[in-house]
Amino acid sequence: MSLVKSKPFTILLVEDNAGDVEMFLRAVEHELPRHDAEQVELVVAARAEGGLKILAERPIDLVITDIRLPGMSGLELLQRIHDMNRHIPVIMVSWVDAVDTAIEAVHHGAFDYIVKPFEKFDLAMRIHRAMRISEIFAEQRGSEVADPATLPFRNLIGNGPAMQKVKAMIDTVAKVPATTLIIGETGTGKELLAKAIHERSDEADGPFQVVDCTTFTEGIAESELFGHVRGAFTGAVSDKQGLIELGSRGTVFLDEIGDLPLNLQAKLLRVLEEREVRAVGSTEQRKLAVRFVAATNQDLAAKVKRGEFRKDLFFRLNVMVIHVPPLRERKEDIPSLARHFLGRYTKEFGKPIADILPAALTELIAYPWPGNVRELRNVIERAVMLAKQDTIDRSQVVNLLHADRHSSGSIIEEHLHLPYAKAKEKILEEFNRQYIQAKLNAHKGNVTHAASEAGLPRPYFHEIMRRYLKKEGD
Ligand SMILES: Nc1ncnc2c1ncn2[C@@H]1O[C@H](COP(=O)(O)OP(=O)(O)OP(=O)(O)O)[C@@H](O)[C@H]1O
Repeated sequence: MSLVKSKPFTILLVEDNAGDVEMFLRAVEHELPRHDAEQVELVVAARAEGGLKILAERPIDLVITDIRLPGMSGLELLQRIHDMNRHIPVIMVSWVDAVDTAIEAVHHGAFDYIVKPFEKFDLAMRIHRAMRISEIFAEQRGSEVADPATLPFRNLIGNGPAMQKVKAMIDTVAKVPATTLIIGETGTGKELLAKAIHERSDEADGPFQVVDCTTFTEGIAESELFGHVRGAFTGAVSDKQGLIELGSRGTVFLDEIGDLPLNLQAKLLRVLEEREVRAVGSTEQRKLAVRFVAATNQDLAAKVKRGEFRKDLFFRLNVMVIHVPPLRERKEDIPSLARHFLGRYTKEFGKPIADILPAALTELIAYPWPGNVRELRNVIERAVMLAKQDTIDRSQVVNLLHADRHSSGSIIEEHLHLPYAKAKEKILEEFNRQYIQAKLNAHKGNVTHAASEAGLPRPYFHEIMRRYLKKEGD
């Protein structure tokens, strides 16, 4: 898909304050990344009435309007624009004291809002996202196909308002050939969401290739990602496809994109923009048909400001964004998730456990879940494993939620029936799982802080997480 347009992208700015107009001009001129041939034109009107006149006379791709204007207000203008053409994205601008009105406007169909006083980076980021999204949807409208009947979300449990929003976003992004960024704390289900996007997209019949960006150090990593040709370096005895090409005609899931080393970020950006990949040691650029979904639990904008993440890659990724709220902010999903995992583990362990008692559910709902859905899954798994009755009751749940306070004697007793080697393996596994979970809990799921307190490099900590907190077949 080429996003390069021959006609300029035209932004209508409705703003009566000359200083703010100047600020916009500077942000657009100096901060906004754009394709080589792309031109951005800014048309300014001081009043809503003037803005409407311009809209009637010429094509406008994006409107940015102050909420407070002399004469017709920004909100009325939003309404009038939507009456004319509901596809034009409108960004509302307000002072902090009017931010409620701006949020209200978003509920009524505004695309986004910006709060004064502006920060150049934030301003450019929001304008850029609106530009790219309006292009993506314009292209999609050009080749509109009948909407397929909505598939049910088989594996994605939770139907509260937050998850419904997430599911609606999944359906939106799956229909357009754009890179998606999923942002959420560890264990919120980002990989599961990425799979759901893949399954609902045109690439569903192709592979779903996971690329764990925490495992790349500079150097050899480039060939792992992009492949190499025979003789490219010592040990390259034959041509080898990279992880990205292995996702051809399917989806490449870039997990923990925030951890990708800077040199690879530059190369990945080229791949995302050119849709071509060049193997190490090769001069040939190979065309690539791949959907990219990236995920992070880090604040990428903050990383950009610290010089740890490339601004151009951030802008490129920060277009189709899905925020997955932490489990503590969608507690309404806890009962259905808990029962889902109960079903899974009773089958796996062959134990006929009928239900989780209401008092036990109350405990589960009250707990803050710093490890999110993954931690809930692990608690239910252990509850089923240890259960001696046909229901899970409150005391079992309370014990498990505070497992880190258990004496080490009990864990040994639990495994005494096993031969030495097996018992050691199981206890070590349990230690790793509890240790990592407790460290994550203590840092509200922040992997960087948890790893630092554990005295482990972040990639190594992450590797232990993958091994002991994640499971095969997830
Ligand atoms: N909504 C959900 N319904 C069912 N299972 C879920 C849901 N969300 C997460 N899970 C399960 O929780 C576990 C963790 O999910 P996943 O690995 O997708 O999280 P993540 O956000 O990618 O984590 P990390 O940031 O640590 O890589 C998996 O077992 C996944 O199947």
